[in-house]
This record gives sequence, structure tokens and C-alpha cells, in this order.
Amino acid sequence: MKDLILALNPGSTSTKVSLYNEKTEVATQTIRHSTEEIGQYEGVIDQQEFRKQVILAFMKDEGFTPDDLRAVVGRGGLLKPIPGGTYIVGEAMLNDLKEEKYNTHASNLGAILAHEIAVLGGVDAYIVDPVVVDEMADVARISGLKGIERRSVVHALNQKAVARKVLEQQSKEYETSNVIVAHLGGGSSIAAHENGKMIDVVNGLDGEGPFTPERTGGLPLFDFAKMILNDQLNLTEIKKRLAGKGGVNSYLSEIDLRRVLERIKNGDAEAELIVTAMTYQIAKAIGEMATVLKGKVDLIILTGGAAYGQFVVEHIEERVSWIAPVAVKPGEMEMDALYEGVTRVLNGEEEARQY
Ligand SMILES: Nc1ncnc2c1ncn2[C@@H]1O[C@H](COP(=O)(O)OP(=O)(O)OP(=O)(O)O)[C@@H](O)[C@H]1O
Ligand SMILES: CCCC(=O)O
Repeated sequence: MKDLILALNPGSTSTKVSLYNEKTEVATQTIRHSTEEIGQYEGVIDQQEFRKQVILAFMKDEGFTPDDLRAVVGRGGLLKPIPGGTYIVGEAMLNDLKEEKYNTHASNLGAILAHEIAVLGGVDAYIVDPVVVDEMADVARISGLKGIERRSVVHALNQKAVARKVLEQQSKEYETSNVIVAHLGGGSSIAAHENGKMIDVVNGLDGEGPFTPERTGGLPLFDFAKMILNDQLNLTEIKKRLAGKGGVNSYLSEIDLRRVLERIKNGDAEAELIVTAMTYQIAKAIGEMATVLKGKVDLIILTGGAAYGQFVVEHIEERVSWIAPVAVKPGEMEMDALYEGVTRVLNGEEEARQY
């Protein structure tokens, strides 16, 4: 039939898969991968074949094959800095991802898996608004140490989709509004969107900003340098300590915020202090982005899985609601945003960009 769009969103512990026909979602599933399943593989790229088979099995269960596809779209990963939009997947992009040229991240598999399945169906593969969308002002790139430049790594796909949706509900346009979006997930990113451009971002992946359920965010540099020397850490171990074993996990041995919030309800004072500190740091980062927008902020939006947590939302609101009204859009809109991005190209409303 060739009228289906397959959208793929690989996360660290899951692969989200959705099938759309012209207007609606036909089937969707979040396929969870156990620690044992994922643990068999050395790195993210090594999981390619395993995840491909999981996606094909999902399609088969739903009664479809790659021959039914019109296009495949994946969440875009760590590439060179590029403008937002829908990109056709090609060799240069695949090479950079397979070499992990710009670091490792589960979303690096998005383009790779989209390509693998598109080939089976004889169609094109795309990515939309990858995590490296770069709209940063030049002044924001200066780190404070020559030789190190700040870069834009952000939940661009969800941040932009959520901002558009919430503003639309308020009869406002993304392109003419100033908003601060805080995506609060396993990792977090916070960005200042000025008239439709993310002019500065708090890049949690590279160790900036608030700590998260599993990442440290920014640390006192000198003390961390001493820890590296004392514990004789190599780069892989450093990365693990910063992302995975950092943040809430390092204090409470738990990355699932739902369980931590349950502990707080049951009177765990340490858990309460740690999550309060996380919300305190998130609020500080939102305040920082307010100065980027010179105080002209129409809206603050909290999104991502952690925005489901009432404790989290209330503690952030308490500190930032003087800046601008706060809207809460928990979870993410990434699958629909992938579908909409590729549809704009297939309908000729937008041209596919080349990497
Ligand atoms: N109902 C809930 N209440 C509180 N926290 C929640 C709830 N649902 C999910 N979370 C927390 O949100 C976090 C995960 O968020 P999310 O699902 O957005 O992240 P992710 O998909 O792992 O990746 P990313 O970091 O890219 O967003 C986890 O710590 C999880 O416990
Ligand atoms: C989505 C941006 C990268 C990250 O923080 O995980």
C-alpha cells in the first residue's frame, strides 16, 4: 500500500515506535528493554541489529511489513551543529553517528534504524529537529576557557513541539513569542526561545545546569578534577559518573523519580532534601534563561517525564512564577513531532535539508 509513516525514537532503556497513516496514528508502542538485554552490548551503536529486529517484530504483530511504508523518520542524535528542520538521512550523517564523532547518545540510533528499515521498504529515511539543533547567539558560545566552546545540545524536537502547542492553545505564535522551556527527563535541557529560535540552552549532556535523576549537571570543577585524579578515572568512567551514576542516583541509588517521590510521601527526609535541591537548581537555570531574554518572558513551560511529579512542579513554580506564567505539559510530544516534520516534506510544504 505504501501509505504508512514509521516513526522511531530510541531512548536509553526503550524504543518508542509509532505507525501513522495519512492523518492518524495506526499503532504505537513503547518497547522497554531490560538492563540485561541492553547490558549485552558494549555501546549504543552495537544495539542496532537488536533494536531493528524489535521494530520489525512490532510491525509484524500489527500486520505490516516494510513494503507498506512511505517513509521512515527517526529522532536525530548527536551530529555536527545544524539548523532545525527535517533532514534526509545520508551517508555523511550515518558515518558521523556510527563513529560517534560528536559523542554517544541513544538517539544516535534514530537515523541508523530509520535508514535500515527504509532500505527494506525501498523508501527514504529522515530525522527531524535533532538534539544538536543550533540557534545559539554567538555570545552564548563563549565558555570562559579558550579551546572549549559551549554547544547546543537540547531536547529540540520536544521543546519546539510543546512550545508551539501550548502557545497555540493561548492564541499565540511560537515565532513571535519569548518562552523558556525546561525539559525534565532522565536528562534535562532548558532553553531560551526568542521569536522561534533557541538563542541559549542549558546543555545538561555536557555537564551544565541542574542535576537530574541520573546526571550531575554542573559541578565544582576543582573538586571534580581532584576526584578524577584520586580515583584514577578514565574517560569512560568519567562519563558514567557524570551521566548514569550522577544526580539523584548518586545520593539515593534510584533513577525513577516516581519511587523517590513515594519515599518522600513516606517521610524520607533525605529524599526530600535531594529532590528539593534538584528543583532549586532547575529554577536557577530557568532564572538564568530569563536574563538571556532580558526579562521579556511570555511563558515558562515545564515538560518531560519529571513534570508529571506534583512535588517537582510545585517546588519549581514557587521560585519562578514571578518571572512569567508557568504552563505544565508533562511527558513528550516527540512521536507526533517526528510524523509532522516528515509529512511537511512529503506534502511539499517544506524542503528536506541535506546534512
Ligand atoms: N508520573 C511521574 N511522576 C514523577 N516522575 C515521573 C513520572 N513519570 C515519569 N517520571 C520520571 O521522569 C523521568 C524520565 O523522564 P522521561 O521519560 O522524559 O525521560 P527519558 O525518556 O528517559 O529521556 P529524556 O531524558 O530524553 O527525556 C524518570 O526519572 C521518571 O521516574
Ligand atoms: C536531548 C539532549 C541530550 C540529552 O540531554 O540527553
